[in-house]
Amino acid sequence: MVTSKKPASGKQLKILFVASEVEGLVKTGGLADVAKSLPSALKEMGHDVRIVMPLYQKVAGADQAEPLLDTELYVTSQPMPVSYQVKQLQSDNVTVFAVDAPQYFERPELYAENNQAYSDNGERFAFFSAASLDLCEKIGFQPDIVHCNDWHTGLVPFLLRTRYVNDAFFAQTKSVITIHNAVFKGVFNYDQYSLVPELIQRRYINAEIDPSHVSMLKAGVAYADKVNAVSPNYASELLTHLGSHGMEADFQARASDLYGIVNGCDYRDWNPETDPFIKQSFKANKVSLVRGKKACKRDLQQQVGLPVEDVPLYGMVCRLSEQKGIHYLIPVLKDFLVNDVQVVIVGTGDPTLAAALREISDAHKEKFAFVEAYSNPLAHCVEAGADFFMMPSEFEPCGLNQMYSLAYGTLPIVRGVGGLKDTVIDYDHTPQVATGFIYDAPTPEALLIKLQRSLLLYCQRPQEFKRLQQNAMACKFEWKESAEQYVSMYMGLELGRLVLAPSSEYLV
Ligand SMILES: Nc1ncnc2c1ncn2[C@@H]1O[C@H](COP(=O)(O)OP(=O)(O)O[C@H]2O[C@H](CO)[C@@H](O)[C@H](O)[C@H]2O)[C@@H](O)[C@H]1O
Repeated sequence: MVTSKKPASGKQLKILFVASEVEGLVKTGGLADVAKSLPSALKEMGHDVRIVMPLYQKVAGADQAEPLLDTELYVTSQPMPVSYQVKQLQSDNVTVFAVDAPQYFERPELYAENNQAYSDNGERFAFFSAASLDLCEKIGFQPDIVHCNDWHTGLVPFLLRTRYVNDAFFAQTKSVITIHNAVFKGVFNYDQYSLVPELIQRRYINAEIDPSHVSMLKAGVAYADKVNAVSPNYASELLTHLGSHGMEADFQARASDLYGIVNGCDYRDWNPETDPFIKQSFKANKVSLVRGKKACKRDLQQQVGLPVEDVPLYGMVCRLSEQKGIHYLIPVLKDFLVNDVQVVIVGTGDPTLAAALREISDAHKEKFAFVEAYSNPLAHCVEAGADFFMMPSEFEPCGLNQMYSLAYGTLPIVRGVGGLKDTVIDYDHTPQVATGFIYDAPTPEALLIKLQRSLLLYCQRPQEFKRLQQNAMACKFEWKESAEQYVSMYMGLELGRLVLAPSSEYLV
């Protein structure tokens, strides 16, 4: 554990990293991976980092978490304060402040049950955002940077510009919001914002989407000192009508403060040489690669109930949602299964998409396994045992699985959107340095053509296929490099933050 290293840049920053989930403690998706690895990399660089997250029932180690603070959130206009505790957890080398408010977080899930979002999510995450700042002075952590993530934390920059604008404790504090997925905007009726009366008293048009609803993400984008997307390509897409999920005006208004920083891959967790979940570890050299992948493929086939055969295997691990492009795969999956191939999909989510996949797997048991589960060990086995990994995403802010795939010599087949375009090199475009396959058209047919193309390479040019695997395994997306870019962005905030005066353009 590194605690007292001095940052190379000289100045040690105090960073409060605010996130709704953290891998290792609780995870539903890629945000959690970033919330574990980025703070850890910043800490390794010598910065003083703390994570704040909600203490959900599901958080690993929640029962043993050490109480640090027993307090109340006072809100003018509210007759009763909200009691909460802060408990201490650990994520890697970083201290976590877990906000324990049973009325909001003691529930079986994080955001939704049976595909139904909790009806008070607006109030829950408005509380979390307010508590994240409220606890700082009480605990004595005075951040230089408050780093927010996605809609759940979007009110934090807003509160710094309103509730805390004249608070000496936060006089030097700047805020950043990272956009992991702008399709989720956190839109709620004003009724849900009773803990943020600042929003209600004065209608902030930059946060509103209509006269009765506020978007927490919109608030974060408008009021953070800097905004960044999780890849350069997604940052440029956010400025367009097609790629901004309806928020192009919001992102265009912040264009001069908008950055794109690609996520890293945590090679401590995703490394075929050390992965404890896979049958046989392997390296990039040919002998090790061929033997290791063969053993891992056999193991994967056995785990998911496919015949143990030496055929090309295509994998996919994801939330079942339109974002991930399952609806492009479903119409052509049967056509693809006519070939001598196998396909494994591991995922949970949209019941309609799950039913469609179940139906295909029932009809093609010998070739297609659909595992409707959320399983980290199985995700590792798919990465290790498959030959190709499919990501036909509708949009993809960064994507992590393509990076995991590259690390395991599993060639990604991706649509050229968002971070997928920034991290995969297409075989048909630049064969010499290629690491996978990219196609553009958002259609099942375009996906099928690329799947057939990859199959031809595998069957007809096995040496070329191995060369691509080795290219892929040589790719490195180190978190250290991404963290350095984040620090440059933070450092660019040295010159005082914008003060939100009542006469400012942000007000009606
Ligand atoms: N059924 C299952 N079983 C086991 N593991 C599963 C699983 N389903 C998903 N996962 C895991 O969850 C993570 C998903 O990460 P992604 O980056 O692909 O997507 P997500 O859309 O959640 O994240 C958003 O935020 C991240 C982080 O910035 C961006 O990369 C991304 O583009 C954006 O949409 C991976 O670690 C994956 O292995």
